Amino acid sequence: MLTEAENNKKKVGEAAVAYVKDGMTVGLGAGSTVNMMVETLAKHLHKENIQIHVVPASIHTERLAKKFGIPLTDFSEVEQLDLMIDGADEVDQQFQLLKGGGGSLVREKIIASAAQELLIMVDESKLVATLGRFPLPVEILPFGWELTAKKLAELGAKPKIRGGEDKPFVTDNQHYILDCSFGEIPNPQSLHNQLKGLVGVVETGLFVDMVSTVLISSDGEVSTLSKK
Ligand SMILES: O=C[C@H](O)[C@H](O)[C@H](O)COP(=O)(O)O
Repeated sequence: MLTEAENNKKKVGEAAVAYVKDGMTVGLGAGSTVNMMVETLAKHLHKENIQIHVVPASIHTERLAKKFGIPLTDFSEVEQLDLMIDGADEVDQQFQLLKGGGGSLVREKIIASAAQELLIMVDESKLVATLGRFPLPVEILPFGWELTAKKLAELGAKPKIRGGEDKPFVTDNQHYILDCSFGEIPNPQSLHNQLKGLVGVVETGLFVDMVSTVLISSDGEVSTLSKK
């Protein structure tokens, strides 16, 4: 028996796989919504007799795709993707995203930047007027992380090392993540630019002007918001 949250993830995943067509190269993000969607995608491919190739954004997503027999590819073979399907931690009214709660923001952003369309799956609770309720994940180099955290604090954040100082969480890229509460982020592009200007910052979880379509689940029903 699925919980309400799981059912919402299942339904939005079912809606997302309908965007996958024969011959596509598809990026798959990371996180619990994507995890649930991978099996649905495998069933969709089988049922519709569709052949695709997938670029996964995390080692975990890669393992899941392999488990369900979904063919993989990478940037040694493709330059452009038709579609990227991913989750998000927050979506604002301008379709700007805050991502990285699952720790895969760098690879997700690389894949999304190579995709013609980024399709985001969320439940209603992730829609916000302004980004920033969820602490912003910032991927950083482990070397000198304490100094990078101080620089982020000088920019107004309250940075916390993910996993704790004794055993920091390590990303698939062998980096650390600072979860940074900035309060409201009215101008995501400007904050992103400031953070990227700091030595030691690899990437931020702000995905600005990348999304065209957001699928939103609520009470098991899915609605679609598309950017004009
Ligand atoms: O790094 C992880 C990703 O950005 C996820 O897409 C995001 O955290 C949403 O994850 P979930 O589907 O588990 O809420």
